[in-house]
Amino acid sequence: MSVRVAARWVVLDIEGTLTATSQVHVVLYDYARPRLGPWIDKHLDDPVVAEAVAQVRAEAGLGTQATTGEVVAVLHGWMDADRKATPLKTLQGLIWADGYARGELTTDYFQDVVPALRSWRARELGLAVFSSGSVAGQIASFSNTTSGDLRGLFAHHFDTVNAGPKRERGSYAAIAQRLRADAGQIAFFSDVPAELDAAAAAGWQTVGVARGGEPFADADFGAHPVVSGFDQVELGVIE
Ligand SMILES: CSCCC(=O)C(=O)COP(=O)(O)O
Ligand SMILES: [Mg+2]
Repeated sequence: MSVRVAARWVVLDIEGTLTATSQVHVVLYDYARPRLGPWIDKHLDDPVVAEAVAQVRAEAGLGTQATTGEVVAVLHGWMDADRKATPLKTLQGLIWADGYARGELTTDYFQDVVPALRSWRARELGLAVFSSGSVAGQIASFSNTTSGDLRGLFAHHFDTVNAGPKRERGSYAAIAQRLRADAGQIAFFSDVPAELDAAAAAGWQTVGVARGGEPFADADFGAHPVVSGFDQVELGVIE
């Protein structure tokens, strides 16, 4: 069964919606894990890294003099618990951007994703991403994919820094403002019902993505229309 949506903007979650959760939790997390400590030690004079480390120390209740080893132990614990804390996402994003630039990382999408994104874009729909992954990490992840460099498909990238937490209504209101769009002209696709609830509370259209084998495949999506792939979406364009 297909779901019909008419929109000007399509905003997309990444993990569980565009890529398998394992692409993030296994491929990307495993890449970041052993590199966090060396990256922090090498880039402590980078204000972005220094600020992220300070945030980890503060959020974890470590003293201001906590060692890199203590900071990394917290970061590993957050990854194991899949806690999408902003300083973790900042540091991961820098490491992943380096990995993609070196050609050591390649993103693989669900098979229905790239054809749908290309056809929506060809019909002048605006595409944007809203992910817990940092903007730097997002852009890098689209640069080297099994379908080539897809960065040109997306007009905007949003994360927990420039928009806010994904389960809060205000983040979606902020994104709508940045897109200069009426809330009702934006369609959000995500595998996480709580994210869809927040988007709907901001007046957005929502589509749940329940893909077989993914963590939220059997979740209760309430009143949100649900698809198991983008080939079930009939997207009309609001001029
Ligand atoms: C290269 S972006 C990695 C995505 C990521 O780190 C993540 O936590 C995904 O979260 P999402 O909000 O897209 O489900
Ligand atoms: Mg997701």
